[in-house]
Amino acid sequence: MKKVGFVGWRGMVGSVLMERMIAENDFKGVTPLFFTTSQEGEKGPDVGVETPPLVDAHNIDALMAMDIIVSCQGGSYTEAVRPELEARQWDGYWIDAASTLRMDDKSIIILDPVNRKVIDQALNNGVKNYIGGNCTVSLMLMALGGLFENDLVEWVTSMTYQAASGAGAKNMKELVSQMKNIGDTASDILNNPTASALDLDRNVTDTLRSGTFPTDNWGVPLGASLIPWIDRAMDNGQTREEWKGGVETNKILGRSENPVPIDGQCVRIGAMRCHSQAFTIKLKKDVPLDDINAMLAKNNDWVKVVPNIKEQTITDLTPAAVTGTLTVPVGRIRKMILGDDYLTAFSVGDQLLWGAAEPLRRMLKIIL
Ligand SMILES: NC(=O)C1=CN([C@@H]2O[C@H](COP(=O)(O)OP(=O)(O)OC[C@H]3O[C@@H](n4cnc5c(N)ncnc54)[C@H](OP(=O)(O)O)[C@@H]3O)[C@@H](O)[C@H]2O)C=CC1
Ligand SMILES: N[C@@H](CC(=O)OP(=O)(O)O)C(=O)O
Repeated sequence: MKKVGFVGWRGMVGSVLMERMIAENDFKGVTPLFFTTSQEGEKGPDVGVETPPLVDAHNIDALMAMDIIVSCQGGSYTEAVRPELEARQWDGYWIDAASTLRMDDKSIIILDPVNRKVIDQALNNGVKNYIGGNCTVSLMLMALGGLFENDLVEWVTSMTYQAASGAGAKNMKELVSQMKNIGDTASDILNNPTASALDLDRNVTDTLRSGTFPTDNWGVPLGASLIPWIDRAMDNGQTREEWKGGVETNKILGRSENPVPIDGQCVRIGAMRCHSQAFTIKLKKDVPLDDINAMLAKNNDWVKVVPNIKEQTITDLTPAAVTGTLTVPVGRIRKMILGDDYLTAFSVGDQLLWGAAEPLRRMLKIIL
């Protein structure tokens, strides 16, 4: 059995990966070894098979003994360790959630329901680095794969509504603390039947602007507000999250020659772990809506076309409905008044599942 080293297994992405691997019985097919940057010698996670105590994740000799390493530890770890392994001619497979190596020529961005051919070709060509894509990009492709597969997309804008989990565990906790703070401070007004909505609004606004509102991690209020900036600035005015939308999508699709222009605005909202996106899609030609729905629905086993009617939209096309599932609903699909070759759609997806852990889990299975 192949020896597989797991680094970053107790972080948020790593924990979701462990849950999925246990649910799919994946540990039966490998000899796992768990690494740590902080808990050497302690007991590893309970994954249903016996494992040795945790090994130092900077122990290069121990890493060298692995056939495959799966890292959810983060970019700094990748930057520190991957070059050392390469320098010592380790020829195992490196599967990684961090963005560090995504655009590297010697790496493939993995999303096998969409780019299995690209992955298979890379395996045949001896490529060793397989990197999970940006969550927003992977979720867009899971939703709109049918349009790309049929080469119908001239360009896309994606306006995102991104969950707190994308910024990490501390930020998720702070969002809920912010919500609690708002609720606690407003409780007298909420419980007073004679108080008006404007009284409530004044109270909430005062809370958001007070010096005691918890903002250590976000820097500003997210609960009862939003943040129209994700990741750092690029020179051209985009944020890095917006830049990834174009470059990573085209790399996943293997379209370096003839890239599809993709751009938009990425916005953080107060959802917990589902990213949502509103698309404007310029089609290469006018295609009937029924054909578009059929193409989208049959692209992969997880996309679900939601009819453009209120009842199903508000029950099925929301973070509340999708969180914790692998389903990627896409709805609000219609032609725009801009013209019959302009399509709009809205999708939702769990950013820790298809957006992070699931492509890594599936890549491990492909290699095995
Ligand atoms: N969050 C996201 O949405 C996405 C993240 N990624 C990438 O995945 C990587 C990891 O992200 P994420 O999982 O959010 O990172 P986390 O911060 O949750 O975990 C990273 C590491 O922090 C250490 N750690 C320290 N304290 C704790 C604690 N109390 N609980 C758990 N772990 C702790 C663990 O390492 P140790 O056991 O060695 O101490 C853990 O592996 C990043 O590169 C990120 O870019 C990719 C796609 C989406
Ligand atoms: N940037 C994403 C999360 C993330 O980790 O992305 P990346 O893997 O591309 O760094 C978000 O904030 O929602």
